[in-house]
Amino acid sequence: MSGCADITSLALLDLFDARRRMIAAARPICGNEKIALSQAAGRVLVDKVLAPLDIPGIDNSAMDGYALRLNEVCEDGLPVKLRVPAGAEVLCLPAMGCARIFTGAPVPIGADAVIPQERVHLDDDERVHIDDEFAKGVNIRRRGEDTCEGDILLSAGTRLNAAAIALLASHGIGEIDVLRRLKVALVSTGNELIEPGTSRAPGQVYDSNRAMLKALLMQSSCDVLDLGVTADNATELQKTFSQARDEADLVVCTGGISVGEEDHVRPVLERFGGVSFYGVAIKPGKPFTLGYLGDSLETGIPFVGLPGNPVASLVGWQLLALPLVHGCQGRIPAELQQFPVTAGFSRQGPRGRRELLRVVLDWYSGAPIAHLAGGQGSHMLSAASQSEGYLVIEANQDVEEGHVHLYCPIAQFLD
Ligand SMILES: Nc1nc2c(c(=O)[nH]1)N[C@H]1C(S)=C(S)[C@@H](COP(=O)(O)OP(=O)(O)OC[C@H]3O[C@@H](n4cnc5c(N)ncnc54)[C@H](O)[C@@H]3O)O[C@H]1N2
Ligand code: MOO
Repeated sequence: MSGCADITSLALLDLFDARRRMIAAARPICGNEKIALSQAAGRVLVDKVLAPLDIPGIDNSAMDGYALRLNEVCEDGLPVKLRVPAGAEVLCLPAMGCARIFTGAPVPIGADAVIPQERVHLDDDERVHIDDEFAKGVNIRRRGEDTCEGDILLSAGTRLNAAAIALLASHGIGEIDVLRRLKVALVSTGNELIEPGTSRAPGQVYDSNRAMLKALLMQSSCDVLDLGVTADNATELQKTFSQARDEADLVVCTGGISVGEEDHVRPVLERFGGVSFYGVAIKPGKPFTLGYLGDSLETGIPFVGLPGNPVASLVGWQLLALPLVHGCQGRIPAELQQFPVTAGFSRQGPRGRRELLRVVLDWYSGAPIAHLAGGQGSHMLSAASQSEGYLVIEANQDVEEGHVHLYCPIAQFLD
């Protein structure tokens, strides 16, 4: 028998307390590298970036049309005296004339408006007549109106998404200092586990958690140290954990974390480090564990113990492991995003834990209605693979069709 206390006899931690403890456990890793902007998607900025330039760099046109001085507009129309395509030099607008201009082209000095071509007509002498009233400055994008030299473009700890990369590129920045990748050791435990792509004997189970977690770690820009499958055996686990401790910044382990005598993760963890907390009041994901390898959580390597049941593993990763990963990556962990959504079904609620039902949203009536994405067992990946989010059912509450519950979109975990 394992010497660990039964999870059912322990007070389970509230989800939000557990998240706070995950965030508190994060220590940002040290070590930077300078990389090409083209390689920087998903990486985290070491320092804030100041704008080296004004953007736009010059006053330029927002429309294809005609640049002119509004106070020169008259019944006779204005002759076209210049043609200014994008990339042209900055010219001066001659008196009593206008410029044919194109989107992005420099507005000639003296012009105070750009009139879109569909709001003018040309007479037989090719003079431009304006069909409406226009205000000064219309359709002129002013120098520095987006960002001025010296402005903070992005702050330290920003994860570079496509828009952030475009912002840096727009300032001519071709290389950037980012934090090195977080190195995460990934371990599956279980005698029943085999590799996808091999043939399955009765009782064997394909290791889907490691495939899933590898994808999730890569999505989070981590460097994955894949330590494969370790048998349900304390000696083997001990060997794997000591390699993980020596080579990685963080350990993510799935399976073997529950209370049976075949579950060796916690006893081994307690011998080679310690358990910071065990058990969270969520369904699925109850046996989620935060521990460490080494002397303490402060000085050792954080250890995330995810349950073996695949959906429990996924939910534990998204709700609890991810804030720790983000903190170790130097990011500021985001609040959990939840908003009210109406349930389109009735169902008996969870006892003693918050339940995260895998749902899809139906938008046909205007406001979203949540429907179950399929079977809700923590071993059922089919619904998890279809679902767009979780309908969060408070402990000891039932779901009634038409009633409102909080909804937690999965898209927030992809950033
Ligand atoms: N007596 C109790 N039994 C269980 C409790 C409990 O409180 N008392 N908790 C249950 C809950 S909740 C969960 S979740 C599971 C978690 O168990 P473990 O983390 O110890 O996971 P295993 O026992 O190793 O495996 C559970 C299940 O998942 C399959 N599995 C494991 N690893 C993988 C993998 N890498 N890929 C795919 N599938 C995997 C495994 O074959 C089992 O079917 O414990 C309950 N039991
Ligand atoms: O909490 Mo377990 O994670 O229900 O399957």
